[in-house]
Amino acid sequence: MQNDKIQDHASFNIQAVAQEIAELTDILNGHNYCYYVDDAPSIPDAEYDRLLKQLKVLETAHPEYCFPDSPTQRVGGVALAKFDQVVHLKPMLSLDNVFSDEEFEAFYNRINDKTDTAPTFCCEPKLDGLAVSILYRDGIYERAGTRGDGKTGEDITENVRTILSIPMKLRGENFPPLLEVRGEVIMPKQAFDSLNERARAKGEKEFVNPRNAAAGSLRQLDSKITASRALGFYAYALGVVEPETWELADHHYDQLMQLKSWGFPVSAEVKQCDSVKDVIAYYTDIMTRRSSLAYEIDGVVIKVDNIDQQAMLGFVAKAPRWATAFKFPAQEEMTLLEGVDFQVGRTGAVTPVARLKPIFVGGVTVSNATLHNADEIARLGVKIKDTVIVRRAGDVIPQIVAIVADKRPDDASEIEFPTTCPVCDSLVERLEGEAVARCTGGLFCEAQRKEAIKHFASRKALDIDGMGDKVVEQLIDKELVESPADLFKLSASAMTMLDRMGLKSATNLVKAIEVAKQTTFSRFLYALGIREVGEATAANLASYFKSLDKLKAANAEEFIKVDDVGIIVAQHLTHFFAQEHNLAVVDSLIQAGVNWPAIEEVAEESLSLKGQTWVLTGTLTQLNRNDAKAQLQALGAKVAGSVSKNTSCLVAGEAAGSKLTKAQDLGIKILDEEGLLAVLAGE
Ligand SMILES: NC(=O)c1ccc[n+]([C@@H]2O[C@H](COP(=O)([O-])OP(=O)(O)OC[C@H]3O[C@@H](n4cnc5c(N)ncnc54)[C@H](O)[C@@H]3O)[C@@H](O)[C@H]2O)c1
Ligand SMILES: [Zn+2]
Repeated sequence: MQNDKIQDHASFNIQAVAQEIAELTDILNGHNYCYYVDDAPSIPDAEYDRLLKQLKVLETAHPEYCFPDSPTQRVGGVALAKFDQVVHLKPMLSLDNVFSDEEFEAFYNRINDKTDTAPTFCCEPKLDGLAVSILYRDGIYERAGTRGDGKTGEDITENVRTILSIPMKLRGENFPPLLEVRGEVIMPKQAFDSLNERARAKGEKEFVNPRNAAAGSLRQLDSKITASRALGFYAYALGVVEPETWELADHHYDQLMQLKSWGFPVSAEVKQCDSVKDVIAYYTDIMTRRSSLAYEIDGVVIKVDNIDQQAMLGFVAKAPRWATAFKFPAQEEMTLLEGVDFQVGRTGAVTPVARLKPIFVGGVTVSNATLHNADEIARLGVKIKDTVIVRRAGDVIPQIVAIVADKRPDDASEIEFPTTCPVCDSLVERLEGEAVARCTGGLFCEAQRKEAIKHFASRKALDIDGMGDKVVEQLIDKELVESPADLFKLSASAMTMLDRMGLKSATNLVKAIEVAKQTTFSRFLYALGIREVGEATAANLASYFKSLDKLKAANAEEFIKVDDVGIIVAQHLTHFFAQEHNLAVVDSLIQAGVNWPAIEEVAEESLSLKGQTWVLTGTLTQLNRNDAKAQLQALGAKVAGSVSKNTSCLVAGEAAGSKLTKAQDLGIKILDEEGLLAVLAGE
């Protein structure tokens, strides 16, 4: 009875194992299809590798349940029927993997046990592209094929012809009458980025990574498409050579150098290493330089250098015994998106940030990743509770690169953008044609406070002497200032609380603040930090409206009448003045004593420089450039940035350069600073 039970239990277990093997085989073959046929992986490689390892372990314990179509037994990939087929003269295999120093040492020991003399190695970057076989007869390019299932690949002769670094005719001497070269077709990172940029602009599907982009570009029926894709190639092995007696170098490294002499690109990172220690140093060195390489690599390949030893070691199911891929830690992993938080940046940009189930990727634990903006969310098609692929490469901040579509639960929910600022509750607006949503709180929004006050005090705004970024940051951190009006209430003794601020400098700063109260209307408008209202627009607004009350009462229609103000800026202005709390900030500034000389109502016609275009160049010593500009504008002139035949007058300060020469060439009137001062004084 007791025995029966154990028997039952055991057979139940065996059944469960058989079923698990069947399931894993199915799942992995499904992923293989997406990866090798569609060039669009459905899960990160790390996840694929884990599932494959799981299957290997089960198959090793129960070889009787291993399916003939198991991904452990076959080289991944198939040759698509839409291409002509090439039958490889010698199978194209895969590589076994190691993931740690210990695993590499185990690989070394396995080999060392079998060889008479200690093996030495040829180490190469593991290029992340796709393998191709290229045939040359009498030194002339004849045919190229993909790896396919290892035995049969796709005929991509015409496509490979478009890759400029692949020779159509061999150089040098001593190449065999029949030569098969094997290597990797890759897409350099830069080409990949611009390809995806173009795809994004056209609303087309982007490639997930350079490997898939290279594969997708090469496996095209129309070779013109391939030609447009900037692919690269590196040779990494000899294939078939005929006659077989042809004399070749007896070490793999030297064979690579032979390939190089015949005109093939060979990676400059290829290196011979004699010991485990050297190999590990090579691996570590390349890993630290990984992000600065022009192409993507996912590890290094370590090959026994001596060709005789290679032959003696031979092959296992689908890979040579004499080589292994020493892989880098994964840069892509998958995890759950648990929620989305919205952060308000210093310029009011509202950024969605994904809250992730913590995941170890690219050497760190990642628990959130930016989703950038609504467009990015739409592009990814991501929802809350989706399983997402997170990528962290080098020092680059973690990114969500894709979702795993078939892992979406029924209760996944849309990501909703907030309509009001999570920090200050002001309206969030997203203007048409803009990707970014922004808090309209401006001066009022705590998240924007430091930037807003730095801007308020800056040279072109209220120009508070001595109120640098560091001072502003401390004033806010120490809660001495909340809104710009608070600046005018600061006492010298309070300011001595700041770092490196003695009583003397504090007193000077208080004086500077007092002086800054006297400003101009246009500086005041600029200081408010209304979006896209730069100093020129502020000056135009000031001379158009002349008084704050009139400006506050204006609507978009009226704003548009002002020079340089378009629909967008008009919207920013109306939004700004529609918010009660912004009006409160403006009022409190006026109450604090900020003032400016009234702009007289001058009949437009009587402006002395009406209709003229002036250009300022060189260094002015008595006036600052912005004030000069504002004063010229107040007299009705337009102030332009470059000299043309329409320029009325050029003001050339000290060390004026090309603009001065141009004005001289065009015979345009030129004034020095004294001359300008005279004009401004009405002389
Ligand atoms: N995400 C997925 O769904 C999915 C599915 C299938 C496979 N994969 C990934 O693909 C990989 C397995 O694919 P594989 O069997 O083609 O093996 P592989 O890509 O890991 O290794 C073999 C290949 O390495 C390439 N290679 C690059 N540099 C080389 C060099 N210097 N010398 C020799 N070969 C070099 C060759 O193209 C060769 O075919 C794994 O990383 C796996 O995670 C992922
Ligand atoms: Zn806000």
